[in-house]
Amino acid sequence: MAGSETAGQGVDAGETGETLKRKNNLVKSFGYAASGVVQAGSERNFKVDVVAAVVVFAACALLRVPAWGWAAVAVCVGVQLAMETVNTAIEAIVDLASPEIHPLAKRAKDCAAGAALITACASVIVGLIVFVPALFALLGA
Ligand SMILES: Nc1ncnc2c1ncn2[C@@H]1O[C@H](COP(=O)(O)OP(=O)(O)OP(=O)(O)O)[C@@H](O)[C@H]1O
Repeated sequence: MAGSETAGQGVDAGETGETLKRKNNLVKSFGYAASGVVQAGSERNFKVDVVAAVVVFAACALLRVPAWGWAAVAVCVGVQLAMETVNTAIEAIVDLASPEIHPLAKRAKDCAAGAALITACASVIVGLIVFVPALFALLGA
């Protein structure tokens, strides 16, 4: 019953059962989300992106990229990993809905992959804007 579970150890006396339930749901939903990232992380493209992220962050440190450059790179890495995760989700939905060959299944998977390609291309442009001046600055110093 809501309200009767508030006397447990380590539980704030003001918390109702409903509040605790919401907290548990929040913890659980973070767990499911983390599990989703781990599942997407087993995909080849996600692993390639993680390696690329490590390389570009190392380059940021080596080339003494300014704070705005680190921020731009961090946004690109986050967007790309999120895109790979969404792509993995769409692939799973398509495989569930259409295990057989279908033009719409092809369209959905190709478009999902295309979205990840677009963000990857944008990341390359951002990388050029961040790293080319940083490289010249370092060589000129
Ligand atoms: N059910 C289907 N019907 C029609 N075409 C499909 C179907 N499943 C996959 N395809 C085609 O095969 C391509 C590869 O699909 P697949 O499921 O192997 O993804 P993938 O390229 O392995 O993705 P990733 O490399 O990100 O894991 C799709 O982009 C699509 O063109």
